[in-house]
Amino acid sequence: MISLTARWVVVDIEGTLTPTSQVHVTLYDYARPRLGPWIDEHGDDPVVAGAVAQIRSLGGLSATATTDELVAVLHGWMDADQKIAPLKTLQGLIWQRGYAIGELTAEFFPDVAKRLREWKAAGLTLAVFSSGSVPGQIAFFSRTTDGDLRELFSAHFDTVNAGPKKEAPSYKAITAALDAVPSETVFLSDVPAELHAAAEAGWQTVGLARPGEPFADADFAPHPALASLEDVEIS
Ligand SMILES: CSCCC(=O)C(=O)COP(=O)(O)O
Ligand SMILES: [Mg+2]
Repeated sequence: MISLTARWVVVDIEGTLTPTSQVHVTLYDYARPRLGPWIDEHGDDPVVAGAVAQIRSLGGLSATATTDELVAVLHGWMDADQKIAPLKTLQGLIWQRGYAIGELTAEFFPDVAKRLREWKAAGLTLAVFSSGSVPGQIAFFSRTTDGDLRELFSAHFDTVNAGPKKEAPSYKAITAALDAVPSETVFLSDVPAELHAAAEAGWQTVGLARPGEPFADADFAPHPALASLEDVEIS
């Protein structure tokens, strides 16, 4: 058990709130066959057109690259779990639709919804910082096995509006956006390198070393590491 004093709580999603399999199996498998059709059907959407331009550039493709070639690059990034912005943008749009039409429902670790509700009720300001795109995050919290959790969060951050999760300036950007005090802000994540970056920005940090998750046996030092949000008291 750890007891902290803070006013702002920023949470990671994968491995912290939800099992990694929820993202890497459920959500990635949902997105995989829909990427090509989405690019073909929404090519006029400026967000999709921008993502396609970025995929061409980052994937070393020509301006005449086919949808199949674009999809092959996207699948390669997913197979390597490379959380690259245009991939996360397209995934987010596909997931947004999946939650809206009831084909997807987010599932959390059993301790999560109760703890987040308690922190919100205690007057803490909650925000999310995840590699998942902001629209994807909001859709994710809209339809969960614990109900619609969107009202819990005052702000959402991703690698586009904040920056890379393993770099301190991203946490400084979030501090500014929240009008927060670094020493009164806590970041909870399952990835030690993300906690190092948050600490470098002056934040308090808590590692989630959940049994069976990829980083369960990682070296979290100097950050405290716990197996459940039940073990984290914030007032
Ligand atoms: C609908 S949110 C999906 C989360 C996601 O796509 C992702 O990559 C999660 O990464 P995180 O930074 O939360 O570990
Ligand atoms: Mg994570």
